[in-house]
Amino acid sequence: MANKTFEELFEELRQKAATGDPATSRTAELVAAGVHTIGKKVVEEAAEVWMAAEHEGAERTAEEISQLLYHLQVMMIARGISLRDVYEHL
Ligand SMILES: N=c1c2ncn([C@@H]3O[C@H](COP(=O)(O)OP(=O)(O)OP(=O)(O)O)[C@@H](O)[C@H]3O)c2ncn1[C@@H]1O[C@H](COP(=O)(O)O)[C@@H](O)[C@H]1O
Repeated sequence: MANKTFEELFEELRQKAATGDPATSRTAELVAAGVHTIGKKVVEEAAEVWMAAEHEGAERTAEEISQLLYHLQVMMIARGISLRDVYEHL
């Protein structure tokens, strides 16, 4: 799996959402499906983070966290929310 920062992933996903093909890009597919579909994935991945943290090792938990962060970024893009919009609340 490629190593990238949170910011680099967001920029990649923003471009995928704008120009990607839903047939080959998961991001373009999710954004086309909409907030309801993305929201269900966010909840599913959050639950998987919880279960991994309680019952599995740190590596599995980190993997689930990466998937949750990915889906949160997809939700941000689908709603037109920037990284700065979120950082303002940190
Ligand atoms: N980081 C991710 C990433 N993390 C998670 N996922 C998606 O989330 C899924 C993991 O969730 P699940 O385990 O629930 O998988 P699933 O059961 O197949 O999901 P469903 O289709 O059933 O909803 C993976 O199969 C991927 O589809 C990701 N998809 C893409 N990326 C990165 O996003 C970038 C753009 O990807 P594309 O838009 O696909 O080109 C690339 O750098 C990718 O590495």
